[in-house]
Amino acid sequence: MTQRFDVVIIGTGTAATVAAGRLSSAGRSVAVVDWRPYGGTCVLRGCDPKKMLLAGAAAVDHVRRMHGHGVTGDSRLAWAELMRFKRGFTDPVPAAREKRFADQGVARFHGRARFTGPDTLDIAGETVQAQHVVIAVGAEPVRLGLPGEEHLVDNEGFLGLAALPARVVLVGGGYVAAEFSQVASRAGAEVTILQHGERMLKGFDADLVGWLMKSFDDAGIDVRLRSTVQAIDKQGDSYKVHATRDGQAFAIDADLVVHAAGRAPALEGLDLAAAHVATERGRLRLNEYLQSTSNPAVYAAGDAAQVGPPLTPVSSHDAKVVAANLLEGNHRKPDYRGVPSVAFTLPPIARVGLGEQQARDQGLRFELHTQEASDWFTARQASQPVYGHKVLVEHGTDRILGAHLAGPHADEVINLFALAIRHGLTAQDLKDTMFAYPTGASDVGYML
Ligand SMILES: Cc1cc2nc3c(=O)[nH]c(=O)nc-3n(C[C@H](O)[C@H](O)[C@H](O)COP(=O)(O)OP(=O)(O)OC[C@H]3O[C@@H](n4cnc5c(N)ncnc54)[C@H](O)[C@@H]3O)c2cc1C
Ligand SMILES: NC(=O)c1ccc[n+]([C@@H]2O[C@H](COP(=O)([O-])OP(=O)(O)OC[C@H]3O[C@@H](n4cnc5c(N)ncnc54)[C@H](O)[C@@H]3O)[C@@H](O)[C@H]2O)c1
Repeated sequence: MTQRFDVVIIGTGTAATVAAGRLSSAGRSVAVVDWRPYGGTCVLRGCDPKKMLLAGAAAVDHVRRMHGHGVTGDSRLAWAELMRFKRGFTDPVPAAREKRFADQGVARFHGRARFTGPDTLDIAGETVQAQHVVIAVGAEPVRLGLPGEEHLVDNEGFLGLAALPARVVLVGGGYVAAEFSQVASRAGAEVTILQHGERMLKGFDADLVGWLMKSFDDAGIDVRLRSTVQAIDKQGDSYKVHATRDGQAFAIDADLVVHAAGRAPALEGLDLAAAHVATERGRLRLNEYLQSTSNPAVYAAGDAAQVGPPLTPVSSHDAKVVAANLLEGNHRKPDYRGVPSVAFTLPPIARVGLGEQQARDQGLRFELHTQEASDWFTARQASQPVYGHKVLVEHGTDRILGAHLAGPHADEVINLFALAIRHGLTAQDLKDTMFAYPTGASDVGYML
């Protein structure tokens, strides 16, 4: 028997949850479906569990930095206990999420959703039909096409490790490699990053990344740039990772090899062709209202849409846009001005708005306020050798075009610049604001 709804949402992550809440409270009949435990990437396999592990790593890091400044004694991570700490947060999520949907009157399906027609889906043998379908399936690690790729452990595997092996290799040099390497090294593993680009964290300011690399050195993380992984061989209980650098082959022995080489929309298996949902190079073709250009019954949000950067606040924003368009007809477009992004390294690095080169490419005229500021009080008080910023302020308008921070509190202070960019506050507005002292924010005036 076919079950019918106003809207079926594929996924139960951030995008799906926000959309389901808005649509059900407006009186629409809504169903959600997931083949994994309910909750999605951020809460179960991404942002939050990673931050739980980083809490331990940051504590160890801080104690070590304070050696010789009044703090003595060794500190180390007890991996199994840290994992229990993490699970204390993540384990209850699926049931709580399911209850939240139930309380909202949202129907729940478990299984892989697959289109069988423009507005129909098969879910584990059941047929579900809807006026509209929202694709909120998130992203999955990209296939690398390497021999031995099956030996790679993904973010879910790393964040669920019962024990941390002695030698860890991360393939890739973006967010995942930067963050996981910080955790693994503070937990005592020998860590190597194989990054095929010229530098780590290519989405962040190059000068600030340069300053940040000192913290990788200090943590003993072996960062190999311009290094492309070619194959992974299993040898008993361990692995040999074969790579090339500038045409030269080399190999590294590892007990764990982690996929940190990027993620792409999880569209495989949806049978989009059956619903006439067009794609282009692995991405959905969407109009400015996040609606499929080829099937008006279908919308998408979050990492599955990847119109904005694949980050949790963007998934939530997209979901609000899609819900508004479903409820009142197409009228709302996503607005990605001032989306901040943080890589939670130790210390963190953050960005919002335009990069220096982007601003130059757009022909904008701006004043560049930049300083390596490891001698400032904020850095010295935390015994943190990495601290610096780059802020772009437009000539004439005094608008903040972009802000780039590395060091203590960068993950929080970036939000003040996000607020300024999104709401058109000027550099003078920020300077005129009294921030509590001494906090990370109290440096903002000196960054302008
Ligand atoms: C390790 C890691 C750390 C991260 N840290 C941060 C961070 O600190 N800050 C930040 O902003 N972002 C972070 N991100 C990114 C963030 O997690 C994502 O942008 C966000 O979770 C995407 O939410 P979503 O709702 O679009 O998709 P998801 O949360 O991925 O939800 C998609 C859901 O759809 C389900 N699904 C997929 N296909 C099907 C199908 N065919 N049928 C049924 N169900 C299906 C999946 O099982 C999944 O539960 C991180 C990502 C990773 C991997
Ligand atoms: N703090 C956060 O907000 C956060 C944290 C983790 C993940 N995320 C999200 O998840 C997404 C995926 O993160 P990610 O770190 O996997 O991807 P990424 O896109 O940030 O970085 C992937 C890196 O891997 C490199 N690479 C690709 N193939 C390679 C190969 N064969 N050998 C060596 N290097 C290779 C690329 O040059 C790139 O620098 C991000 O785009 C981000 O949106 C966000």
